[in-house]
Amino acid sequence: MSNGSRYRFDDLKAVCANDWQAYIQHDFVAQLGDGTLPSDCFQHYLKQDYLFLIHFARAYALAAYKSRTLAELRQAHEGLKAIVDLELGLHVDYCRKWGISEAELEALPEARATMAYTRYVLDTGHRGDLLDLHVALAPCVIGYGEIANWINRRPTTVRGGDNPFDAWIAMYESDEFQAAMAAERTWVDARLVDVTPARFDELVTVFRDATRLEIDFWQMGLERRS
Ligand SMILES: Cc1ncc(C[n+]2csc(CCO)c2C)c(N)n1
Repeated sequence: MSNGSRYRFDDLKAVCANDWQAYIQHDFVAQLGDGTLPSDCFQHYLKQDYLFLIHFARAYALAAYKSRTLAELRQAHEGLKAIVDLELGLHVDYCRKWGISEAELEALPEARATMAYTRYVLDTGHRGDLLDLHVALAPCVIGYGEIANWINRRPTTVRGGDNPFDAWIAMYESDEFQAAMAAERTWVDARLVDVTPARFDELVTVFRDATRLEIDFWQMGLERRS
């Protein structure tokens, strides 16, 4: 793209199209949609996702620290509140339904893929600005909404009581979640409008790295890797 171009979130996806597709259409996701994912793979994923969410909450706290305006501070605060007051509680309840107690969650050893991804996001936020941090978070926030929509478009997907993972899909297809995804996309779109090509290239690196780390997170679940 030439100088003076107005970049958008979709340009990040387009430049990283292969990695993005490998993330959204990962075997873990396909098997989850088909209801054929081995339950121990899903349980391993759920446990590591608890640790992921805790670090993700810290990333919103870092976004608060990196804020320059009241609007940015409020946005970070809302994200932190959503995870700490709502999503982590739901996650603990959901884990219990899968036979994973809160005590087990609290004592979990962290898998390397969890460490790599979460610390990458935090480091990117520390050394960069709020846009770097949001681009590092975008595969998570925007990707999971796309994943739910991709699952719903597949002919082999099973919904309802015959799919043990139906509640997981329902969470990410929900209007509330899709609205959060759209809001994040709008925020990133607005910030990308006036970045230079050199800055865009830096952000592409962050987006690609984070997308690859999401792929590794799925693979960790599939291989039950520690
Ligand atoms: C590895 C991994 N990546 C993304 C998500 C999805 N997710 C986690 S927090 C959040 C933002 C909403 O507050 C979203 C979409 C996940 N659960 N685990």
